[in-house]
Amino acid sequence: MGNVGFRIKKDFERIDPIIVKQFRGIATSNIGDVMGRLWAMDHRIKPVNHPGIHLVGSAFTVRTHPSDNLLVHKAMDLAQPGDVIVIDAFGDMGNAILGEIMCHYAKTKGIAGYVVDGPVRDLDGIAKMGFPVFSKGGTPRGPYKEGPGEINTIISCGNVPVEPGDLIVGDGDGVIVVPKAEALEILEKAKAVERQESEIIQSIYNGQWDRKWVDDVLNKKGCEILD
Ligand SMILES: O=C([O-])CC(=O)C(=O)O
Ligand SMILES: [Mg+2]
Repeated sequence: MGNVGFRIKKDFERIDPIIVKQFRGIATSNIGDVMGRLWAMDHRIKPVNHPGIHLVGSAFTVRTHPSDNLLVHKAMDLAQPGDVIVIDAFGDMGNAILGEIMCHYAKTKGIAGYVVDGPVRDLDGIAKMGFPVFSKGGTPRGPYKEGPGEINTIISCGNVPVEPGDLIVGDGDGVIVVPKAEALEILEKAKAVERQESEIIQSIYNGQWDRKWVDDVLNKKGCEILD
């Protein structure tokens, strides 16, 4: 891998699909909370189609020149079913990095979805597809197809580092990255948070939610409470 800035690594190690599958349905907020609240992408990267969409898969990374998608077209041919194509376009909003044709092709290949640090286009067409696309927004201005770029090197997407094979989870809140070496540990912790949160919600409706901790913190911090 000598040609820094214009190079392709075809494959990488993926997380066990049994672990990946178990992240489906777990809220990104709960996953983020068990990782120090530090692994969520920039809030502007949001689902462009429908807010109920849930994206889970292994990161297939692309770094591209902000106005170009040659390497994204190559990524679609190399990615495996279940991969999420995660694209570092430097957050630049000048040119769309992909559009509906690329979504139809990715869908037929079993690719799980796209995450783009930049804009996409053909939003109306993509909205009808039910194929998960997360981006910073849309523009009709199209991409060039010249390069340069890199496939499957470490990238930054929405201010978070992403390595090929890291776990990507996306929902209405945005996108979270789970480092692949810690995926099983994070899964167990996030499941525990899901259980705790549903217990809290149940206790609210039972009238039994213990609110004592609020006053405990206020007292500890020295807050003055006036009548
Ligand atoms: O021109 C492109 O490469 C992107 C695009 O609009 C599409 O995929 O429909
Ligand atoms: Mg198009």
